Amino acid sequence: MTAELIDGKAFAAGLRARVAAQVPTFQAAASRAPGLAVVLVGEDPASAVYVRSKGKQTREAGMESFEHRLPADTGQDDLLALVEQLNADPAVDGILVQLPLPRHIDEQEVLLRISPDKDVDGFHPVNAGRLATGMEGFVPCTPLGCLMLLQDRLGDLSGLDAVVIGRSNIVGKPMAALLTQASCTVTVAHSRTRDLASHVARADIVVAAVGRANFVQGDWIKPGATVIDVGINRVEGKLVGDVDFASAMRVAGAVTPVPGGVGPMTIACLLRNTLVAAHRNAGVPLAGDVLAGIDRPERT
Ligand SMILES: Nc1nc2c(c(=O)[nH]1)N[C@@H](CN(C=O)c1ccc(C(=O)N[C@@H](CCC(=O)O)C(=O)O)cc1)CN2
Ligand SMILES: [Mg+2]
Repeated sequence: MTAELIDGKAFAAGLRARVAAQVPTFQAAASRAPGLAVVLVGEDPASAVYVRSKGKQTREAGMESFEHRLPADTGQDDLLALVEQLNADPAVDGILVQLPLPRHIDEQEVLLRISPDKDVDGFHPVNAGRLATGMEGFVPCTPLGCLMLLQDRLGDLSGLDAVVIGRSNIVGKPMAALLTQASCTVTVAHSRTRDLASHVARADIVVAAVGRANFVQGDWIKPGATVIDVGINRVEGKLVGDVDFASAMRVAGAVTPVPGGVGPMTIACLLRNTLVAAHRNAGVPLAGDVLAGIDRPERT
């Protein structure tokens, strides 16, 4: 058996096109374009690439991109002052501080300072709480992208067994919340989980977000399962995921490749969240299917 490849790159391109198609309607109603501010502190090469892509894709969608590149030795107070300035700027609908931040910066204090209504990354505890309680908010981009790929492939997820491997605030925890709201039976596994293979073996959906190259083995996977690989690991100059791709492809029903799977969905969902933020901040109702009910999940 050979699994299907889930083409996240193509899905992300389609989502970006749907977002871009809504921008002129917003612009006509609000007399301005949606605006996204991205803040990069320091020179981490991977972060610089992601921030460049965010700016480019924001502009290609017809939105305004405000890019702030600060030196690596920027002080906590200067960064907080910039966040406050962006919170107050009516042209800015979404604010994103690229992670990781340099070690001398208190990341939590910075994320707490972003207005929850402009928090298009969905990292503010207010948005985490909104997601956990089924209230309208912002959902972190990577798990949101994973959910979209899963719903596109499987349709209704209700009743399916899902295992999320990893419990980070950015991926694992929000992913588990989204799958719970989609009525999956969710197991959150992590570094202390005993007999991980037995949990994976029961799962119809496997989301791997552990940050360990080629960690999840094909012979753990239930035949036909859908495998979402969030990992981006550099091994000998090559990008590999958290799933051992070759062995997973022999057992699973579908697998996201690395690169070209989940990664491109992150920025596409960021543009989607920015469009949603713009409509909410300007009080303009959003038509069309970009919302897809994800920010207003059913409470059961
Ligand atoms: N403030 C944030 N910081 C970080 C986030 C985030 O969502 N918000 N996520 C990651 C980095 N990231 C976006 O910021 C990101 C990661 C990967 C990709 C992507 O398209 N990956 C490609 C491969 C790219 C490559 O060659 O390196 C793929 O998987 O196909 C986009 C965005 C951490 N920080
Ligand atoms: Mg972990």
